[in-house]
Amino acid sequence: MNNETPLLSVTGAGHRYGDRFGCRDVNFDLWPGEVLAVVGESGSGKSTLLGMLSQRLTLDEGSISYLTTRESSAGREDGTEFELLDLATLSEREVRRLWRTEWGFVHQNAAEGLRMHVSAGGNVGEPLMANGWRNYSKIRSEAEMWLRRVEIPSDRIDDAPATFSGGMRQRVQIARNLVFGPRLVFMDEPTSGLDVSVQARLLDLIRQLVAELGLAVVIVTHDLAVARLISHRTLVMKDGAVIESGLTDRVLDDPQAPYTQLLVSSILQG
Ligand SMILES: Nc1ncnc2c1ncn2[C@@H]1O[C@H](COP(=O)(O)OP(=O)(O)OP(=O)(O)O)[C@@H](O)[C@H]1O
Repeated sequence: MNNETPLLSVTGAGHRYGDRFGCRDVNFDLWPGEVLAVVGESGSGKSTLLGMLSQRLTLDEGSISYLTTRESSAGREDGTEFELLDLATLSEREVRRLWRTEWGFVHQNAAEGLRMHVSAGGNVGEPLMANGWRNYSKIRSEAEMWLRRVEIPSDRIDDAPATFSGGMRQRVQIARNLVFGPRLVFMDEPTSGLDVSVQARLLDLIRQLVAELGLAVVIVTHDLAVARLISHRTLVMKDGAVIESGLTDRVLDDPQAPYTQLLVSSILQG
């Protein structure tokens, strides 16, 4: 079932603000290990879509299913079984389980994703504790390993993100979101607001980690270069609707919708 069923399957999904839709009629499948970029101008519905997928906003029409894994109590040799969840019907407890064990969220603003006055090591160790890790020295060494992996100097482990640069904060946020081994990570403009050179290094790091860990990612960006660099497929949004989707290279090299052509050509000229 796991090889034939997408991790996330979105059908006719929409979210309404009052009597207006923030996004509507969104359809796509996301497979394990696949990176999907959601691009479009400001107000096109990217954040609404991400909010809806990640259960922060209600699903007001359509459906979203997610293929969860559970430790098997009996039966299968690899100890894992798969179950298709209808996200609209999940209990709060089940949603919390997904956030603790299978889903990560990297925010544009690190302050939303980190505890700014807790040490970097503490920020990365917390999700392990939430997953039942109790041995302090093991938690610390795992956190240290992850901070090294995201290129935080080892002498900064006991410092709080409040004292870090923007790029370092994002790297700690990434470590905090990957340390527990999620399968699906949502990213909301993770590199915007940083200097261009810092952005490039961070993107490289994200790309490397995502490939190494085989993560599925939905990344929202207004920057087509970000989509080009890290995504396999791209959805282009305008006025709350998906107006084009396909393999990223195809969408960016041979855009079919006039709006995508405009977006691509404005980058080339810009
Ligand atoms: N809380 C809200 N209440 C009412 N309307 C909203 C709200 N949030 C967003 N919208 C509307 O929904 C539409 C999509 O907005 P959304 O924020 O998803 O776009 P976006 O592509 O993420 O834009 P940006 O890149 O600026 O974040 C817009 O018309 C916006 O005005």
